[in-house]
Amino acid sequence: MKRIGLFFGSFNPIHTGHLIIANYMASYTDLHEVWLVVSPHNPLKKKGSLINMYDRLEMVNLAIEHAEGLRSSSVEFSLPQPSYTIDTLIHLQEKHPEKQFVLIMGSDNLASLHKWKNYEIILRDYHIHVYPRPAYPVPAELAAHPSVTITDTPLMELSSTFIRSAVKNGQSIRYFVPDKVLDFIESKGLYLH
Ligand SMILES: Nc1ncnc2c1ncn2[C@@H]1O[C@H](COP(=O)(O)OP(=O)(O)OP(=O)(O)O)[C@@H](O)[C@H]1O
Ligand SMILES: O=C(O)c1ccc[n+]([C@@H]2O[C@H](COP(=O)([O-])O)[C@@H](O)[C@H]2O)c1
Repeated sequence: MKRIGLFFGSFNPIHTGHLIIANYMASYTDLHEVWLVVSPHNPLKKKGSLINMYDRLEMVNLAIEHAEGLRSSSVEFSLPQPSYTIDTLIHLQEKHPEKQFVLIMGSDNLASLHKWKNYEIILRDYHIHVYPRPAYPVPAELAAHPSVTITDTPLMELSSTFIRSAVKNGQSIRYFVPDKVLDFIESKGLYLH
């Protein structure tokens, strides 16, 4: 059975930090593929600076164009919003009964998992690959949970918030995002306001 890692995110925009995680998970773990699932709207975030989902998806596609084992997914575009992960997981499992889906998550998201819709069902029915982020220790009871595997992923402390603010301030974001993503942001004048 093919094991697919689902890396959910707003990707507003995708950056090198995301890509390092996705590629590590696809190449150094038991996962066969990683799908970057673009979420139209995270239920715990305000829409504020969120640009439209099609531009975010396009940037993900540009970023992973030639990457082996990485795919984008727009499955949440046609599901109700905000985007509840459990609903997407159930939808994907029905659509692809031959695949086994595994969640990929940073320890920052794990720390707020108790606020997610039906998080007990997520933990009961799905495996989660967690990469530790320095400022967010993995809660002890979750580290010991049979559904949780802590990975040793190299990290780069970079965020989409930092990138949006740099663009707004006229600062360079070269190397923080792939060149094609940089060209896309510049050509469409994204994140200027
Ligand atoms: N530099 C990074 N290293 C590891 N994980 C990251 C990094 N940046 C984001 N992530 C994780 O990637 C997933 C998707 O992230 P998201 O699209 O929210 O990016 P972000 O940079 O955290 O965005 P924002 O700054 O807008 O909140 C989340 O699980 C988030 O924890
Ligand atoms: O299902 C939930 O209740 C839930 C609560 C918070 C976040 N999520 C999902 O977690 C993913 C990470 O979001 P983000 O904005 O940090 O990239 C994104 O796909 C959200 O839809 C899901």
